[in-house]
Amino acid sequence: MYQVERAIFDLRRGLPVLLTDPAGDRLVHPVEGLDTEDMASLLEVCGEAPAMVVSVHRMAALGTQIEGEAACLALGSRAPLSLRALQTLAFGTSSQELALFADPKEAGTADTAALNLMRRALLIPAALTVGIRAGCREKVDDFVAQGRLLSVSAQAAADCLIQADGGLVRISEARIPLAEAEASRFVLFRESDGLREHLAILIGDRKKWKSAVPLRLHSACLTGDLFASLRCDCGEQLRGAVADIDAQGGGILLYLAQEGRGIGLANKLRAYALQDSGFDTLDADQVLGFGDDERQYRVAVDMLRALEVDCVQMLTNNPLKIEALANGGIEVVGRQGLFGRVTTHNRRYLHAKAERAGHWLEEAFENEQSQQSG
Ligand SMILES: Nc1nc2c(ncn2[C@@H]2O[C@H](COP(=O)(O)OP(=O)(O)OP(=O)(O)O)[C@@H](O)[C@H]2O)c(=O)[nH]1
Ligand SMILES: [Zn+2]
Repeated sequence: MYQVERAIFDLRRGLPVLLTDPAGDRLVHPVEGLDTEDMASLLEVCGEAPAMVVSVHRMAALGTQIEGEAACLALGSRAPLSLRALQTLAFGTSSQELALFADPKEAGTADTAALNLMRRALLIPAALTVGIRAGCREKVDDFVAQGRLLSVSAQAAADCLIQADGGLVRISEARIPLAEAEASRFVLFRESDGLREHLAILIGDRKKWKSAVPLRLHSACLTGDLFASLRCDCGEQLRGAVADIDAQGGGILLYLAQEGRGIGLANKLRAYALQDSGFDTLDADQVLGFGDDERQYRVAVDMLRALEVDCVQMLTNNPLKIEALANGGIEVVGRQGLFGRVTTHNRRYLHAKAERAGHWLEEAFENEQSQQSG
């Protein structure tokens, strides 16, 4: 996986990567950060029609349902390409470009690889990809030999999401007294590829924990957790969970590096901007090419195993979290809801979670009504 990790860094820096594949090597560049110069150099080596890889979610936002995870769009067959057209196709809110510029075809291994690399790199999941013209092969190989271009096996890159959260390493720990739970200990875990770190906050005296350990899985939300953003309920849930766990005699809060339901902070801010123009929280993510919820909870299961916990009582309103732990072999014996305040800024977000993602939030809205009438 070493080359894959390096590829992720190159892509995040706005550099292209060569994906090697028996079906034909492809040069790949994220659409995010692409400029006219990058585009011209890629098209110069291009042997056949260039293509763009987008996700099934982006295709749905463009009004086309497809099977599988990725779609390969053959570009430029009907009209000349422009950077603006590529960007509109990748993350714009008008779907006209699809009809103008692109013919969808089935995605191959290199296409899936390109898409998975973008997602793991927390970039918008859309990439410009080109096959290499015979006359340019030598130049591309020279670039690889000189270390100016990174070459990665498409198969290894395609697998980067599956392997991403295996092999957690317990790195360091310390006692951190918290305002809501003085006897707290932070344990930091790092994913084996070094890209993400997650925290387990152990609250209270472990010897006194109930046999079904009170557990909160909390996905990072910088805006809510740290700055008390009113757009969501995360900050209040976080502090409320620490206090609740402490009041129940102790337990665990796993603070997971899954900002923005797994799409990353940069994309969450983009999604917020889209919400301000009328999209709800799920549709905004779809415009950017993401699914309703991109989080994977294997990392949480691995942390619980490392902490020797296999039976829990969860603090959550999210049915997916319970399902994911149960599928990972953790016994979930009960659930307790956890609510922040409903505000004018977060009401629409909470409604979308309840109505479209099946979160149990009735009590939050009951509290809102009683506060209003009281
Ligand atoms: N993409 C996106 N992410 C958001 C938005 N608002 C909040 N988030 C993220 O959603 C996640 C919320 O995580 P959690 O607090 O674990 O909440 P949850 O999935 O609602 O589940 P419970 O709180 O356990 O009921 C965090 O990663 C936030 O950064 C939004 O509008 N768009
Ligand atoms: Zn939040």
